Amino acid sequence: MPSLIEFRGVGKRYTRPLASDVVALEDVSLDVHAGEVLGIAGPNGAGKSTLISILLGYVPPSRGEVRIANRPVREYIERHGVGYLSELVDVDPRWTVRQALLRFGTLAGVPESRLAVRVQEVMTRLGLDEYADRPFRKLSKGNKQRLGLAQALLREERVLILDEPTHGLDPLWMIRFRGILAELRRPGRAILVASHNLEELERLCDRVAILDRGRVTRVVEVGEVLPHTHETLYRLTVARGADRLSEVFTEATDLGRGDWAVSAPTLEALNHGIAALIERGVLLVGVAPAQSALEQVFHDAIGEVLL
Ligand SMILES: Nc1ncnc2c1ncn2[C@@H]1O[C@H](COP(=O)(O)OP(=O)(O)OP(=O)(O)O)[C@@H](O)[C@H]1O
Repeated sequence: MPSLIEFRGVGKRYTRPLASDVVALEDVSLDVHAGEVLGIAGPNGAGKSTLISILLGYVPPSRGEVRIANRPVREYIERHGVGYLSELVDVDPRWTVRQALLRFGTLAGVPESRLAVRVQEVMTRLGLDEYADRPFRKLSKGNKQRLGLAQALLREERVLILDEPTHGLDPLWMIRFRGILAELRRPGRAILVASHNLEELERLCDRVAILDRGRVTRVVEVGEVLPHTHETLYRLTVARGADRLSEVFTEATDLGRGDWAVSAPTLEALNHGIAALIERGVLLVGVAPAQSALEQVFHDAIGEVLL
């Protein structure tokens, strides 16, 4: 697949008066191919926002370069635009949903003859019809996020950048959002999704780049993440006999409320362990992977285990 977005040796150092410099990105090289959805995951302060700001041309890199369709980012964006959902959706509190979208559409260069129709289409797609005349200040967090998504879709750009797209959405809209994203895939379009929600990235993306302290430490092909290739953490919910867990799983960790974390290198080892527990009279309520496959790779990559 050809690259639509290319980061080449990108570094960013913020200089601050009266304080030491902050290196937010270091030697980041990354391609986003036409036709793919690429996720960016990373802990707080990893550099995700800086990466997106450089891609949008808001912030110049200290070194290296970013190109879209083989042009410098500003040149590409001025000519073709990009769809962008920012982490915080904010507009004039008095504007209604429709007014806000009409203004965004005008700014994005949607032809005037198409504008009203296009605004109606994206409102319907994002379930905003019933809120069309409601002022922004009266929208719930989830509706504000849907308005943000609607504006990002107004012009059907080839490059779509979504920063925490499901932030504030209720579970139903999270599921619907997956459908919307699937519809937005095009052979010629590159979609970049930054998120803290690894489970969500695993569902939405083809590949996920893991960013840690300014460096891309891994790029994971989501379909190829094999859940049982190394020590995997499981959550056991125990109704009775928890005091005997450590006889079988020596490093069992109490998570509270009857939940325990145990690790096993293979599914066979897990099942043998569970059989041994049952033989000892332990009564289990549930067994589930404690982390998604991507979460495990993520925590391996940044050297942490979180439950
Ligand atoms: N304008 C700035 N001036 C100085 N330091 C900054 C600036 N913007 C970001 N930083 C620092 O750069 C590093 C990367 O920040 P960035 O916001 O890009 O990370 P992030 O992965 O988006 O974090 P989060 O998940 O918390 O939003 C952090 O140490 C941050 O404090």
